[in-house]
Amino acid sequence: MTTIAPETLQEMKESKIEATEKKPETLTPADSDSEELPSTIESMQLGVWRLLLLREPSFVFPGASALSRWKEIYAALPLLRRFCKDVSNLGPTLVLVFLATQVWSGLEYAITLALSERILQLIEAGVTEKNLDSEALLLAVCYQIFFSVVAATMHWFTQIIQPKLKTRFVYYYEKELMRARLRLDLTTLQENTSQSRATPEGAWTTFTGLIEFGETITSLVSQLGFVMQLSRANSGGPIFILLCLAKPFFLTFLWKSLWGKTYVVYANNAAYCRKRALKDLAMSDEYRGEIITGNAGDYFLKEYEKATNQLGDISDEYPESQYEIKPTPLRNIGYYLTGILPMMYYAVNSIWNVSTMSVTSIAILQQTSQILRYTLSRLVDTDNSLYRQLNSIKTLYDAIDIENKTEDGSLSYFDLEKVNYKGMKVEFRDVTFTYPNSKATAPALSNVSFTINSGDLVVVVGSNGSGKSSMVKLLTRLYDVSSGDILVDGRNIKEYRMATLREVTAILTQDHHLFPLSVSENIGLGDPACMGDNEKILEAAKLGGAYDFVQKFKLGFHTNMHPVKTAYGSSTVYEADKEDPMKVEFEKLEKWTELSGGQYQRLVAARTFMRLNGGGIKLVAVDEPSSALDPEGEFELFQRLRAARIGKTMIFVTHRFGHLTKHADLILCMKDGVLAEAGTHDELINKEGEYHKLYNVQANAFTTTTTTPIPTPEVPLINL
Ligand SMILES: Nc1ncnc2c1ncn2[C@@H]1O[C@H](COP(=O)(O)OP(=O)(O)OP(=O)(O)O)[C@@H](O)[C@H]1O
Repeated sequence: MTTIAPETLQEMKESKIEATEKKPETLTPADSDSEELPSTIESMQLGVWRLLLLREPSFVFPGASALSRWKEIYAALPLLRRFCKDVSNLGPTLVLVFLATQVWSGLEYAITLALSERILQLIEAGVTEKNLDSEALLLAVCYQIFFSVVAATMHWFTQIIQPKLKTRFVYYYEKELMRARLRLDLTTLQENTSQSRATPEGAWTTFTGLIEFGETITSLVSQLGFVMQLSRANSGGPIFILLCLAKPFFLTFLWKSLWGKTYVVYANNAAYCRKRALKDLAMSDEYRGEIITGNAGDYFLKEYEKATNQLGDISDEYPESQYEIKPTPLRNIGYYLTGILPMMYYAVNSIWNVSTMSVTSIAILQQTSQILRYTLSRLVDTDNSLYRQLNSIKTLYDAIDIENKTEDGSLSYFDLEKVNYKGMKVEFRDVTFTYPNSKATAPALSNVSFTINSGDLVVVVGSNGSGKSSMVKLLTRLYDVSSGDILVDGRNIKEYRMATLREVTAILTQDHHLFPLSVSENIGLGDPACMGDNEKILEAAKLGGAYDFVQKFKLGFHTNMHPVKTAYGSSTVYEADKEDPMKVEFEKLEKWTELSGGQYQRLVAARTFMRLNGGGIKLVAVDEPSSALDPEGEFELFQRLRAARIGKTMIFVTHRFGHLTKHADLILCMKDGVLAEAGTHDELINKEGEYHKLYNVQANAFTTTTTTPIPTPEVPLINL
């Protein structure tokens, strides 16, 4: 039994009193609201939401946004050229046909209108002048039929070609992004955001966005051409065009919406946030256990009611729709009136100019005005997004061309003048290391110096966060030192080509993961060259302690524990009872094989044994890989690792070092990023310092037999 020292009790008492006296620190939404915003951002309250909106000039001509950014657009042109070249390489014919369909799509409206106008004119002339030109009408109808067949065929082509092109496009960029990602070091990955923003689907959206821009321009030019030609024959062409523009202009400049704007929205209403938290916790399965055992259901319901009452009529409607609501109907009236302007113009015009007006022309112009309005609105939208498209091309190629921050060396480990048969020699010389982007005030390692001789077995001990794992990360060049040097076999670690260094290093850490692949691949990847060697895989599985439980899986070593989830069903399947046959089938699909934490670690260990058995390993670094293993499993794992020791330097980072330290040639004892002590077990025990303390804590856990009763705490229990 353990006893609590009186000093500890006093500390507990003081900390409890302090805790009751301290005012609870809360971050209310008001705290963040009251922070001053930069002048480029405006804020407004929409129901329960606070909207932060990037200010934009209040009046911009269509196309002006592109012009104002011409510099950036000009700078992006080489990338645009590269993008076009890459896309055309996916299949020049396919791309050309796709482009042709899009140009056609841009011309389609104008041609439809022209053909309809021709037929209606001929009919109108026939009716009013009683002299129908039937030959011309027949020809016009034939044109119309021919055009319809071509249009239908073009649409069919688009349906066939687009998915093909998209598949090639997405696979190409997916592969390029994967290639870039797979060669990326951790420092670059953590510092770079374009990597996560660039996606092949996003690239496709960019491509279709650019095509749409071209298509809209084609549409606009052809429709304007048609209207000009039509209205020249009638009166008031330019005025008519201006009136057609009224509605899109109104929509763009007076109909404020959040579409295409840069904004952030968050709920700053405390009652609403509480209501949502209470709803989420009641509806989620995650908290069921605590709610049932804590008998907390009624409390949550009452609190929910309280929050709802407090909220009253304050709207939680999407801020995007709240933003569009105005206090008066004036804007809606303006919207409707600008829509009928072209028609009103012709109505008024016909009073003075009856003879020059053709009913057909009016009808066609009316139809054209609507199409033109639609095209203009699209142009305004695509113009705004054009800059974004160019930007996303930049993001895409930034991600593909990304350079690693960690510079590779040129020396092959295998070209060393003297190959070290006993194992790798490692020296840390005054190493200080801070993680890139770290918010910590102190470095993870400070002025650490030590030497590990070839073939040594080293145990690294120390409390949580003392820098043990960081040392291993530096050794594998996942990161580079901030200052100081690491020497490997007498040469600076940075001189070596990383790939060759990693070839002779085997790492087993607490961070290792299983891949969504078969068990045999997961083990075989320890030595990819021997992936097909089943005997080696089985041997590694046995050494890692995974063989027995894998054998019990239905598919044994072929089991994919985490298959990619692709299955989904109609809503009726999700809503169905558990016994529903379709639901039963659905649940069976792509089911993950659950592993215990220890089984997981055994599989990861098997991968390391696969690597060790591959030969040529000079350094083994084992970082706390056994936290979930039972004591026997852990003991066996370390035994087997030690058995593979010949010709290798071995570094063990562990909290449970009792059975290891007696085999250690060197123990490094870390404390707060500093090497507190270094030496053998006996030396450090005799020193009676940090290691002695840590060792005793472990030893006492098993040997303390005192039956001294725990004294009653002096701290009074606080009634809450
Ligand atoms: N990826 C990271 N980014 C920023 N800081 C980190 C990162 N990993 C670790 N640290 C910080 O570096 C310090 C040393 O961490 P490290 O993981 O090396 O300690 P450790 O001794 O291995 O701890 P443990 O025994 O808990 O595994 C800690 O303060 C930790 O918060």
